[in-house]
Amino acid sequence: MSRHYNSLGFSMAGFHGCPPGSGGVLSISCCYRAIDLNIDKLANRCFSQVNVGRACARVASNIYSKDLAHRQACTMANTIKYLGQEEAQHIDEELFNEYSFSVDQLMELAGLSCATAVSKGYPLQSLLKSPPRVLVICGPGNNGGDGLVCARHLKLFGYEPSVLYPKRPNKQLFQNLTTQCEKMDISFLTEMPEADVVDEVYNLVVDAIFGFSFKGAVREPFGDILSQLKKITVPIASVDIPSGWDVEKGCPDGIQPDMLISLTAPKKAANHFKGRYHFLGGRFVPSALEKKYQLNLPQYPGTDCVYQLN
Ligand SMILES: NC(=O)C1=CN([C@@H]2O[C@H](COP(=O)(O)OP(=O)(O)OC[C@H]3O[C@@H](n4cnc5c(N)ncnc54)[C@H](OP(=O)(O)O)[C@@H]3O)[C@@H](O)[C@H]2O)[C@@H](O)CC1
Ligand SMILES: [K+]
Repeated sequence: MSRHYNSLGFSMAGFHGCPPGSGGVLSISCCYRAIDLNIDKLANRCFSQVNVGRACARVASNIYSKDLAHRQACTMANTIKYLGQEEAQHIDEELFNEYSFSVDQLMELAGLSCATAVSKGYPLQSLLKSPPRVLVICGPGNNGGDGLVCARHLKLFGYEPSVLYPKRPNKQLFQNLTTQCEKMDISFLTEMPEADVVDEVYNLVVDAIFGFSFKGAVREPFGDILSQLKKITVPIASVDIPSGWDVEKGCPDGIQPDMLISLTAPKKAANHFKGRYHFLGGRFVPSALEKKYQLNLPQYPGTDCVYQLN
């Protein structure tokens, strides 16, 4: 029998056969066990029976992909490198200086990853409040820029984002991102709403306040904003690092996001993340750079721009 192995060495050729009279059911569990335990032995026993049909192959291969994705995610979460602050900054500089990316390019991909992760964790149909309002809070650095891009994509995905952008850098890039949002009817708030108002009006908050360049004690107006975020009950999705957390040590008393979208590679603070969803985004790392820093990034599925780590 000629065998065609996929990238994991699993024979797909054998999936044409299931035990006779099994109606597919037995063969599915047979194939599934073959996947989980001893692929060659069990699969051969299963496949040596007569050809029943391709449905079995499809179902078993679905089960296999889900199981595989889960196992890969578990393995990846253990081996992927968690970056310190300096290393994250070096990689950032190298992407711009050595690899000639522009900030706009990477920010667009980073923000798109964030909006995609949000739509996976909090699909429109799962939201409790209508319209599907999301509060996006943007800080003064590039993390804030990711937030503006994320807001724009969320709008395109059917959400109703509002942006709080209290400290705006005087740079063309951020002015452009702001204009793009305004032109897409994304409203800008003039002040941070109280925690109970956030809970009443919004389905979730995207935290794009600080990224990997955050240092020291939080300065205003962000201290007030973060203290409101500590009180809210709607989920927080943090971009790259939960804002206010030390980039390496985390912050036990800080905000506790439900989702973290690590960009490029997780930072050490992500070891302290206890929320439900940890996504990796920013699918733009050239393999030479990945090898140089031994990032051990997972294989993003298909054309996806995010990878769920847990
Ligand atoms: N290559 C990548 O991986 C990519 C990374 N990307 C993204 O960039 C992010 C890093 O961006 P970044 O370097 O601009 O830093 P970030 O943390 O957003 O802002 C720093 C500013 O915050 C402020 N500030 C600092 N400490 C403070 C404090 N205690 N209290 C109050 N304010 C404080 C201070 O501003 P200032 O007060 O000086 O005006 C400082 O300048 C990264 O996390 C990722 O999201 C993607 O866009 C693209 C690809
Ligand atoms: K953040």
